[in-house]
Amino acid sequence: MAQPVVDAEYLKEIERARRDLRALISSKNCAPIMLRLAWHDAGTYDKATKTGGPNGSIRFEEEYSHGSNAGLKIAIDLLEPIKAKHPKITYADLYQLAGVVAVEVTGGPTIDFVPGRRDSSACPREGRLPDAKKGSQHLRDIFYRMGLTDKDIVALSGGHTLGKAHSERSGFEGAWTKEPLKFDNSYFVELLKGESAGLLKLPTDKVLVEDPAFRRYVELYAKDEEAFFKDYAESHKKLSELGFTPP
Ligand code: HEM
Ligand SMILES: N=NC(=O)c1ccncc1
Repeated sequence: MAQPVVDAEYLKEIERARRDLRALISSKNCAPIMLRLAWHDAGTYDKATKTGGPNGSIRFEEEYSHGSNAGLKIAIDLLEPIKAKHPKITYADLYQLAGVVAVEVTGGPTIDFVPGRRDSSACPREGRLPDAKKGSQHLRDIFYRMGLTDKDIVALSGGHTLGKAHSERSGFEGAWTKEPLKFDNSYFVELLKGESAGLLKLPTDKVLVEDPAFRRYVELYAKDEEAFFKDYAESHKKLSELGFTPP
């Protein structure tokens, strides 16, 4: 699909949609699944082939039916009325805007959002997102393929400050933090505590404290929420713009 023309009208439409997204996400308490949708649309990017990435392709059954995307049709369906109200906005931009608003309305950092992503109907094959049961080499393989770094891996994993796992979707169950609708650094505080009754730690969460190169960021973010917010905002913007050259 063609890249949208980001003129004054498009920018106004983005701000109208941002307001609608704030209302939807606040009223439905759906910030976690909206953040997961934005990350799953963007996280398929392959820098070597310049394929995948934040292009709206997750809206197709071919992609949202992947095992790793279980449950995300809920978010896709919740966004359809906003897409219908703002038809000029691409799905690619809408999904990334929803992710940015989800972080903002739950108390997280403001993330710079540059519109202009084009939609694609090319769905990547399953397997580009990380497998929660694997270790640090797998995490690096997946995120380095996107063009991201160790710091990005740890900062972005902080997205698990929101929401929970659902056994019927991923086989895992439970929240990572005591306040799953509050975007803060508690994910890192809990990681350093070790096992906490009732809180989830995926195998891939655990490697963030076992691998020394990751651990240094976990320790920083656990003690300095502002440092986490600054790095998270930078990494989230990078993720949301993989393969996208702002006009
Ligand atoms: C580092 C590798 C990652 C792995 C292996 C991973 C794995 C998972 C798994 C297994 C779930 C549970 C899904 C379910 O049962 O509903 C989940 C949920 C979630 N993930 Fe990740 N994730 C990773 C990175 C990220 C990133 C980078 C973000 C966002 C910046 C993110 C945001 C979320 C959110 C918000 C939820 C909760 C969704 C809800 O409450 O419905 N994750 N993740
Ligand atoms: N945030 N990541 C996920 O939700 C996920 C990633 C890979 N497999 C299942 C779920």
